[in-house]
Amino acid sequence: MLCRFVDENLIGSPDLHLMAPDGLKYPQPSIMYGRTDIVSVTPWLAPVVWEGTFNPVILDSIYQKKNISIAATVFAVGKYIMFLKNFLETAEQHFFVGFRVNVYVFTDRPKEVPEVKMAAGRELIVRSVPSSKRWQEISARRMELIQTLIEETLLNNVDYIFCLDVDSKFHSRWGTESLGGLVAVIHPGYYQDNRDKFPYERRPSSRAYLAPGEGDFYYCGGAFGGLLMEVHQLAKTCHKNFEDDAKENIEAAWQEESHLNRYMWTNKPSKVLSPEYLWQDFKPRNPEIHTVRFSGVIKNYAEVRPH
Ligand SMILES: CC(=O)N[C@H]1[C@@H](OP(=O)(O)OP(=O)(O)OC[C@H]2O[C@@H](n3ccc(=O)[nH]c3=O)[C@H](O)[C@@H]2O)O[C@H](CO)[C@H](O)[C@@H]1O
Ligand SMILES: [Mn+2]
Repeated sequence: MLCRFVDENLIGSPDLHLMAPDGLKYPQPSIMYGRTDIVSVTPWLAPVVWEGTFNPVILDSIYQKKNISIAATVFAVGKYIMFLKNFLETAEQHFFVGFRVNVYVFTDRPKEVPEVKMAAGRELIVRSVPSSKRWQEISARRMELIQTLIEETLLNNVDYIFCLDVDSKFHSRWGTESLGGLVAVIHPGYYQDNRDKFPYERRPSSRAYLAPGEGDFYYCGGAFGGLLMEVHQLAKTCHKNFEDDAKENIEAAWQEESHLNRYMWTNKPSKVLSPEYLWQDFKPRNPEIHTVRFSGVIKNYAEVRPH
């Protein structure tokens, strides 16, 4: 048995030493043939995950052996509670099925959290947060709450975390192929555009500032994740920069999404998820999108956001 020679610490570490079980059979991989309509690696050699670039059977068997556990955070403040049922029900069908998952719901309406039947090893945890008058504030406060959740609750309990928008639902698999150190999702609205069209924060006085000629991709604020300590670093930095900006009366163009994009410019994601991982229901599906895994539902902003 080869495994006798592998250090236990190596196997125990979620992102190191990918060990497949004996006897697994699957189609032969190729470095010659594959998808040619998309790019599946960044210039710093991080994979870009698209349908057809990975084998879920291999990946699941590797991570099953490691017995990983995953936390997901979702905020449902004010009327956004209406999106929660659909989000949770579809997560049960598609999000890390067969793995240990804890979903943390942050809401000001804990009594309205729907009853959703969760599979064994999966749990729903509700956290109360105050309501807010400005939607910008709700969206921006997420980084702070994620930071504290990691520090106070998740440390030593969880391997990976994903932070997701609630006004969305799963349509097909989102699983172990998405795991990595720091994981960013390409925003569906800008991936065909020149970087000068990206809605980065353009005022040098903001800590989210990106200059012309800077920025790799436009990543979305509605989904990101990775290893616990990587996401902690991200959340802590974005929260601090947001607060320091606020003291100087500046709010970045797209709040924490702008700070996240600034962070990812310096701290390159080790895995990038294609727009399959956050599409938008109002957008017709482009030909390179073979499967929509998670997408934002159509909503009437005037109806759901506080004014
Ligand atoms: C696809 C994507 O990346 N969307 C981003 C985008 O548009 P969105 O238009 O998708 O933002 P949004 O209205 O969904 O707000 C972001 C999230 O904040 C929470 N929320 C918001 C308002 C509210 O009253 N109650 C509540 O709970 C909820 O979890 C929601 O999903 O711009 C926002 C601006 O900051 C965030 O960066 C979003 O992540
Ligand atoms: Mn959203």
